[in-house]
Amino acid sequence: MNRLTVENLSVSFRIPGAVVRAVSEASFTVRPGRCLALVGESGCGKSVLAHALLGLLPGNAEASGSAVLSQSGGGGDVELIGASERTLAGRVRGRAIGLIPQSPATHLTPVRTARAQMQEAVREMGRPPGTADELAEKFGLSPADLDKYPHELSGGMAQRVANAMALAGDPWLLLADEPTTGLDRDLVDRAMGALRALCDEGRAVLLITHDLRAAERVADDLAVMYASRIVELGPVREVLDRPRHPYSAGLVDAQPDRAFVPVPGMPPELTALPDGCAFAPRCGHRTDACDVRPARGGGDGRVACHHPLAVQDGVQEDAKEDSRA
Ligand SMILES: Nc1ncnc2c1ncn2[C@@H]1O[C@H](COP(=O)(O)OP(=O)(O)OP(=O)(O)O)[C@@H](O)[C@H]1O
Ligand code: NI
Repeated sequence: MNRLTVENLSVSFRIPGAVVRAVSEASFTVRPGRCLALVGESGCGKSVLAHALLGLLPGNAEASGSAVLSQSGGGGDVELIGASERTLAGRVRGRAIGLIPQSPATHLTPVRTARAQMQEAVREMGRPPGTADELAEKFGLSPADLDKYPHELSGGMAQRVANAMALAGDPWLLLADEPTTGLDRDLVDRAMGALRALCDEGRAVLLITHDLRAAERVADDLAVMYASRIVELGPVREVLDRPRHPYSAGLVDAQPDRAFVPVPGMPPELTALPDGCAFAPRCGHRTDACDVRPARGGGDGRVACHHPLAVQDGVQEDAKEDSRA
């Protein structure tokens, strides 16, 4: 079966006089039929992680670790980190991994109709011309819609064109980085429904968002990222209902439909990450142990914390035990 396995993926940027640690030792897998949502505050490294997978990092970036696309059915295995542009362009982008862009309207070329752009995308992927019509139909786009120029499309329509184009090369994995930026609630819900449908037809989805409600709607698994690191990863209901990392708990509590209380303080600069837990300065459970960086442990490999919140008889308590760091 197809699978994306990311292990200890780190990305840093060299800038004058400093190093930005944008992604630290990320590990997760994405499988067909499942949606993994990666959530976290602005600037925590979500997009950089996505760009690393697509080989789209700028020249001042350095990536280490591994991200392997294991592919049955002739695709073969591909190590994405350090892959050549030839491999990435010829075998990965659009073919194995489809990209659902952040703002479809601006992603489309303004001077050509939706049809022309869809047909070109299909042609580039070496698929029969009729594929464009099939994809249009799949996403409920009429021939009249396809005759429109991007500025004539509504936000929802542009979204559907973008989804259709992402499928031009029939990728088994879809990567959506903030696909609902600027959309109202109704359109967000519809876009999430479309993503879920893609999952249910057997594609894998990696959704990047800071919209916890959207993640809840579509994802099977949730990875919570804080200051470049995935601090908690687990089934979406477990993470949202029984968060074990104090930051995840804070993020959940910050939601309008929950306590609506923001986590006090600010995240650290990624140029000056502490040796220990990056959340410790904001954490109400801090102990001396937190000066040592916690690996993801907590018994089930789910949470990177020296004193994960425990669930006992439905009540969360401070477990006061070190994770298997
Ligand atoms: N080319 C670059 N050179 C130096 N630093 C960079 C570069 N690109 C990104 N960064 C830094 O990497 C960090 C992570 O950025 P990233 O775009 O991944 O955040 P994000 O989690 O996607 O945020 P948002 O939710 O706002 O999209 C930020 O501190 C950003 O300033
Ligand atoms: Ni981003």
